[in-house]
Amino acid sequence: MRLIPLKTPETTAFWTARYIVNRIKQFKPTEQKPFVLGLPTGGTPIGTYQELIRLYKEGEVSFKHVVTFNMDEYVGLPAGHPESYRQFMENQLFSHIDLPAENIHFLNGNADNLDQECLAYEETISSFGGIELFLGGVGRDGHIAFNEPGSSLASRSRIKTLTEDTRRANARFFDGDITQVPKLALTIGVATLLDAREVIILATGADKSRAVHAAVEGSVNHLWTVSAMQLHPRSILVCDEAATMELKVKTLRYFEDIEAKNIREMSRYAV
Ligand SMILES: O=P(O)(O)OC[C@H]1O[C@](O)(CO)[C@@H](O)[C@@H]1O
Repeated sequence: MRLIPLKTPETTAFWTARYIVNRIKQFKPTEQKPFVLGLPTGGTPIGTYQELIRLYKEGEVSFKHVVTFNMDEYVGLPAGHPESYRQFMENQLFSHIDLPAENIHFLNGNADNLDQECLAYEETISSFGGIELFLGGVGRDGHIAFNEPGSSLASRSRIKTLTEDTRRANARFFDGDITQVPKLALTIGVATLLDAREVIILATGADKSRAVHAAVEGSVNHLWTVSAMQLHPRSILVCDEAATMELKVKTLRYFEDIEAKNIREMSRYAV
């Protein structure tokens, strides 16, 4: 696993957006061979999405031949609800770039048969030859997508009950009212994420520091599903300074040393 320890949330966004754009450009996607990108919601990736929009507007990248799969979706929020993840993506990214509507994929939290919906999602991912790059965030309890503590590391897309902690954290998007936060969600599984050819997880802020410690210094275990990154041959954890607070000095120094070039380049953009 690579750990990119940067200074601020802004520099993590800057680095990650450029990394994604470079990957898309190197891939040279076409209609027949699109670049398949997995995407998260939450507060953390918003800065990255703003940078991607900026790079698109500057003509650096096109999303015409990109296909997206989002990680998760609440169960039961009406279509178009401002806090549905689909609407979130529309507002934060999709409506600002040239990604064709038919290339966007979501788990439908209002499907009649939710189990069938999850099976079909996995099949659709496979039909595109799998995901090239999956971007994710991490919950403060270490969940990736909605794979809450105790989720099987072999899990696939399915319905999950959200923990009280996650619902409390997400209440900030629902006028601070936890009773409005759905109790269930559809999510890709840990194994779905590990199947991607590359995984990038973003962690910013001190309340993610225990999750970062579990991911980097902990053992692989189902209580901190982010630790499954250790099983992936190409995974990158991008952190700001606050998120690395629980790491040992020795661990942090090691990654600062091997990522010195990236850190130096990004320090120009630190605010
Ligand atoms: O970026 P945030 O808002 O802290 O959310 C972190 C994580 O929580 C989720 O939104 C689900 O609670 C994940 O999809 C996300 O990665």
